[in-house]
Formats: sequence, C-alpha cells, structure tokens
Amino acid sequence: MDHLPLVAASSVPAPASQHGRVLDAYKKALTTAASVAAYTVLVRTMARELLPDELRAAARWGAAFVRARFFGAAEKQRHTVVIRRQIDGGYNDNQLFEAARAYLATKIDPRALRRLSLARSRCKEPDGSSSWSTLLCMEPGDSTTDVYDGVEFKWTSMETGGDDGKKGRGGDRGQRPPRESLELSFDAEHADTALERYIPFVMATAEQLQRRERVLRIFMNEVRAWHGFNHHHPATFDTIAMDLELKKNIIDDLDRFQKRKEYYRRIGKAWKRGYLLYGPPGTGKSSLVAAMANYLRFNLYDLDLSEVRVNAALQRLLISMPNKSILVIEDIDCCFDAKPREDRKSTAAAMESSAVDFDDYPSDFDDDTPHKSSYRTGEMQQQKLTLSGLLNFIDGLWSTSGEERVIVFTTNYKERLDAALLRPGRMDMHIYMGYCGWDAFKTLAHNYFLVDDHPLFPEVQKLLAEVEATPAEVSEMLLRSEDADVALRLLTEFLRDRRRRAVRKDAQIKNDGVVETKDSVVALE
Ligand SMILES: Nc1ncnc2c1ncn2[C@@H]1O[C@H](COP(=O)(O)OP(=O)(O)OP(=O)(O)O)[C@@H](O)[C@H]1O
Repeated sequence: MDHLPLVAASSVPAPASQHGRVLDAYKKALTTAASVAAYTVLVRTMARELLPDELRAAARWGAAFVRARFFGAAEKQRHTVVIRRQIDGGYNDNQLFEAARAYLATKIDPRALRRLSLARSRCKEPDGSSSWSTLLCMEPGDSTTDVYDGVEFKWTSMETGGDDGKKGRGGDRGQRPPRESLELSFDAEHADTALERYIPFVMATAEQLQRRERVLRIFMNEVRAWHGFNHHHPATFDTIAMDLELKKNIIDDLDRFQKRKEYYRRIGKAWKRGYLLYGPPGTGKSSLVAAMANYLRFNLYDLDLSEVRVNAALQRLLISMPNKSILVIEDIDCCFDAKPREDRKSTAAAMESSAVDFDDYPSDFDDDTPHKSSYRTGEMQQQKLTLSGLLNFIDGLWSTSGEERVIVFTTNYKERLDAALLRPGRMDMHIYMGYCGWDAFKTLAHNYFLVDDHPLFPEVQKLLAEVEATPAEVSEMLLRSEDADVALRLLTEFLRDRRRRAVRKDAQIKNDGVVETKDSVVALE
C-alpha cells in the first residue's frame, strides 16, 4: 500500500522534499480509496435499480460460489435456526416443524440418501377436521440442501436426548422420547433472506401442498348447525363447458384474489370475493361452484335459507364458517319475500296474530315476561330473515370475523333480484352461464370423446348458433353412445328437431298473433 513508506520513514529522519513526496503519495492513496468506495456505491445502486431480481440473485449465487471455491467456506460465519418438533416443554406441536417437514419431502432426493423414513402426518383443517398424508423424511443426522433466490440453505434432521430404551419408574410411561428438530443453516449474511423470505416461503408452500391433498367437504345447514360430508364433485375448470375467455377471466380472478392478502389489508377491505352466477337451468352454475371449490381447494358451505328463519340464526351459521371456504346460496331469487315493502308490512301484521313456532328460534329469544307472546312476535318481526339483513351482515361482521372467503349466489332469473344485491360493490363479478356455444361444445366433445374435429362439427356449429340448447342437454346427447360418430349424429338430429320446432312456433305466433308464455319446445325426446 502507498502509505507504508510513512512508517518506514518515521525511524530515519527524512529531508523536507522526501517528506513532501511521501505526503503526496499518502494523499493520492486516500483520494484513490475514496473514489473506489464511491464507485462501488454507485455500481451497487445502479445494479440494484437496473438489474432484475433474478439476475441479481444469480450474481449473488455466483459470488457465493466463487468465494466458497477460492477462499474456502471456513472463513464464513454460519447461522443456524433450530425448529423443534415440540414446543412449550413438549406439550404442543410446532406447526413450523410440520410445515418444514412437508416442504422438505418435496426436496429430498431419495437416490442421494441411503436411509429414509416414511411418516404419516396429520394436518388440522380450518374447520377442525383432520386429513392425513404420507411423507418422505430424512433420518436423524442426514442433510439436504435447498437453493432459494440464489442463496443456499442446508437442512439437517436432528434427534437429541431421550432415554434410549431405558425404562423409567413408571415402566414405559416414564420413558422420555428423543427430541426431534430440523436445523436450518445458512451464511450469516443471508439471515434477513432466511427469516423474512425463505421461512415464510416454506410455510406457504407447505400450506399449498396440504391444500392440494386435502379431502374437500361440503357442509349443509340443519336449523342451527352445519353438517359436513366428503365432497368428491368431479367438476373442474377443464370439464366446465363455457366461453373460453370467460373461463380464463374467472380463473385469473380467483388467482388474483388468493394472492392479494396484503393488497386487501392495504386498501382496508375484507379479504373476500363475491360471484353472482346467473343463467337458465342446466347451464352449469352448480358445476362451476364445484369447479371453483376444487380449484381453490376450499370447502363448500351450501346454505339452505328455508332452514333458517331469523337473522340471528343465520348470523350464527355464517360466523361459524372457517376461513378458506365458499358460501353458496342457490336460487337466491327464491329465498326472500319478493313482495314490495307495503305488502310485507301487512303480512307482518297478519303474522302478529297467528301462531308462531318458537322452537325455531335461538335460546337468546327465551323470555319470561308477562307479554311474552307479543314481545317475542315483535322481536321476531325485527329479526325476520331478510336479504338486506344477509347482505349487511356479510359486508359487516362476517367480513371482520374471518378472511379468504368466497361467496356465490346463483339464480335463473337475474331480473328478479333485489337491486340491493345487484348494486356495484356487492358482488364482485356477475357471470352469465348461457346456452351451449361453440367453445362449450368443443370442450364437451373433447372431454367425452377426445375429438377436436369431426365431419359433423360444421353443422353442429351452425345449429348451435341458431337454437338454444343448454350444456346439460348437449351432454345428455353425447352420453347416449360411446361412439363419437353415433353420439354426434344424435346430437345433430336433436338440434335440427329443435330448430324445426322453433320455426314452427314462430310461424304459429305470427298466424295467431298470440305470444305463448309457456315454452313448448324444451322437452327432450
Ligand atoms: N357448462 C357445463 N359444463 C359441463 N357440464 C355441464 C354444464 N352445464 C351443465 N352441465 C351438466 O349438466 C348437469 C346439470 O348442470 P348444473 O346443475 O351445473 O346446472 P345449473 O345451471 O346449476 O342448473 P340449475 O339452475 O337448475 O341449478 C351437470 O351435472 C353437468 O353434467
């Protein structure tokens, strides 16, 4: 270094001119060092702004590799995070341990390890039920390496303590099991990446894996409680026959919804999403709900409002729904009194004098006052189930008592719906499930026969543009034979017949000058 001559010069007195030269050299060295530091800062800042994350990660990984290769790993300080299987003195399972183990099961290369263990792990579902999965695990002492964002993380399975077969005072009961843990080690400089990004990533991945393996359930309400069954509906977005662009929009919307936890928090809105599915019967509204549940891996809560009489009971049911679930209310147009307000008042007055079945009311309504009957009836009128009660509750308390929930209303008659349900901001997406179009037919033909083309396709396309046939009707025709030629011929005949009837009906209307209100052409033959 340039400043070394200064030390040498201190032992031997130097002439003034020599002093000047040494001082110049020292100043020059300082200026050079300052420039180098400034350039380094500048280059770093530019790299941070100009290079994409992936490139910077690759550069970091390259630098780490070169350091390890040429300067040896010994000089680097390592940090270790210990994730114990049990916490609180062994009384509680550590969820992070389970998550890390599930994540590592996807990272372990079975060919690289001589001994492996298999474990059956129980996962708790948000609704309190459990599901089981089988995992490939490392044996104690074994390690595996994972690379995240260019940083290398080493996982080691550990087992410590335990009585190792020795029996305690109480026989087997006194024996202490060994303590299991997973150790995550990394270079000290990557501590922030490890704690702030890698561990959350491991947790999120494990949750996704768990959700994929989860057995879905559908819950139905009986008076005041939900009753669940396993839900194996085969509908998926691949099997749903509909306009392809609309299908893509729905999938994108669900994806966006799932990723936007922080976004919803930032804008101060509840993390929920509402869909209104409308269209004629047999166009796939219920199938789409099942496809959404299968896609999100959310349980379904199918609310039958005829089982619920008052808002309080409804609220109780809704509050008991866990996160990551879908609330479905089918045929919402039929669920509430569609009469105008004035009519409802007179109905309420009539009910005041009629007998009331109080068994359907929650115990909160029990009361021993002398005017019990009229008090309760009046209370009931206040609490009577209404659409506005439902909507206000969903927007209010329900939104704050949980998150990541989807609500779906279906109807065959959108025009009959209360304006309160249709107003902007209520349902995030209105989805029309219509008659079978060309995209929908191609999906069905592909799913039923694995055919993407056929000599009858042009005629089917023309007919579908002219007549109204639901995907349910088209599916029904395609199901009639396993031979694509036969099934497509039957479908073509069915569509031709429907067109003939429609033409005949039009002619009749013109001749009679009468518009029939009853659809006489829908019958399947
Ligand atoms: N779009 C579709 N894609 C695939 N299959 C469909 C579709 N629509 C209807 N189907 C078939 O028809 C059957 C009935 O459809 P689904 O119950 O989903 O219709 P819906 O619109 O909910 O009818 P409703 O209004 O009467 O409740 C389904 O089981 C499915 O086999």
